[in-house]
Amino acid sequence: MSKRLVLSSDHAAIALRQAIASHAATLGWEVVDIGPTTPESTHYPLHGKAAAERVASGECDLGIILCGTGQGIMMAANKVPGIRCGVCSDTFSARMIRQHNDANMLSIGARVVGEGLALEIAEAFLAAEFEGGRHATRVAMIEG
Ligand SMILES: O=C[C@H](O)[C@H](O)[C@H](O)COP(=O)(O)O
Repeated sequence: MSKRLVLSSDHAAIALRQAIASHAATLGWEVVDIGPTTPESTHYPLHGKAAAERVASGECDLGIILCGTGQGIMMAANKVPGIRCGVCSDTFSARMIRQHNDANMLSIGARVVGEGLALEIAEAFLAAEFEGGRHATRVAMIEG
């Protein structure tokens, strides 16, 4: 059974979000793209929270969210209990937030990285698995 990935963004990242959605689908992910689809200016906290709630509820396994820098939408997502979201601009970090931090969401800045790198970042995140062990102890400490 394929795993389900939720995607969302603000207006700054629509094209890149759609490119990541297509790429994730080719990797075998069931993609739930919750928009927006039109270019009007919107508010990243709304979209970060909406995507995070899909992950926190268990409806989706992982999430990828985007805004101009990736920072604001990450902050909004991390306010939802159970969400661990990091901003990544490199593939090493994208892999490590899964392996060591059990991140369930990735945030990317569409005004920071180009499409080619963003697709590799997304792919690194989606391919990695949490390693558990000593990292599980530390992740539990984050959750309080
Ligand atoms: O962290 C916030 C994001 O980078 C937003 O995408 C950004 O602030 C939107 O800016 P603007 O309204 O100037 O497009």
